[in-house]
Amino acid sequence: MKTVELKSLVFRWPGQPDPVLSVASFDLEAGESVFMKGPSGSGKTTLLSAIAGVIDVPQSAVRVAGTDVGALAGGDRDRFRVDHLGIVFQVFNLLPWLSALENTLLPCRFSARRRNRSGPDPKATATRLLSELGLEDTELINRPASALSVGQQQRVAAARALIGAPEVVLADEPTSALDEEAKDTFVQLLLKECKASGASLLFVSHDRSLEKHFDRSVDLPMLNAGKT
Ligand SMILES: Nc1ncnc2c1ncn2[C@@H]1O[C@H](COP(=O)(O)OP(=O)(O)OP(=O)(O)O)[C@@H](O)[C@H]1O
Repeated sequence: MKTVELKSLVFRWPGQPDPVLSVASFDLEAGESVFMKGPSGSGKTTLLSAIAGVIDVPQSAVRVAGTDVGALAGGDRDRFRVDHLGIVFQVFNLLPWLSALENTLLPCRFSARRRNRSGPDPKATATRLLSELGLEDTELINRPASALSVGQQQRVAAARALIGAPEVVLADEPTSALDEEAKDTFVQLLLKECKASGASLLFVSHDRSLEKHFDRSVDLPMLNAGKT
């Protein structure tokens, strides 16, 4: 089953002469993990934003979990995003005054679907996810996010993306603040959790050493040129 389907997706930022995205066709299967690469400025973050419905895309160009993202109105798009997508972006967007545990539970607060898919006790699920990502200390997970290291915040952002089994997880340079060993562990945990829940993972990174962990890799400039 396809979780993401892109067809004739052309996107141009206002004021730019050329489209940054020109993708004839690209799909993600349920449970598949894809490493996306390309030089700085090639449009990787823009592509994730298109899939997440953060930017306006034409109708019929982007389908996620069977829904035409470009056909959704603003508010519906926000609801759709929290129901079906887990997002770990460069800026983690944790709420600094909430604890690591409360931040992880945010999707369950905003989405009944995510709450229902978090098991009988979402708090226990959040605690398990944090623990599997290496944050098992009770004091630490009850601390405000602002009092965590950047690497710890990255792991909270991953737990928040995974809770409630969204169909698609989008990750944009999520390992940039981690050392070599922590990077590999983080990626393997993210992959394991996505496989366990059947989520597709689209992972953007400049770090080619991580590529080997993924089912497939895609070079965005090649995809834009119609060469994959
Ligand atoms: N909000 C915006 N308004 C106008 N242009 C933008 C905007 N965001 C990105 N761009 C432009 O779109 C192009 C692609 O940017 P994008 O951030 O998607 O690239 P990237 O491949 O993710 O880069 P990096 O690897 O440096 O994060 C760049 O030329 C950038 O300047």
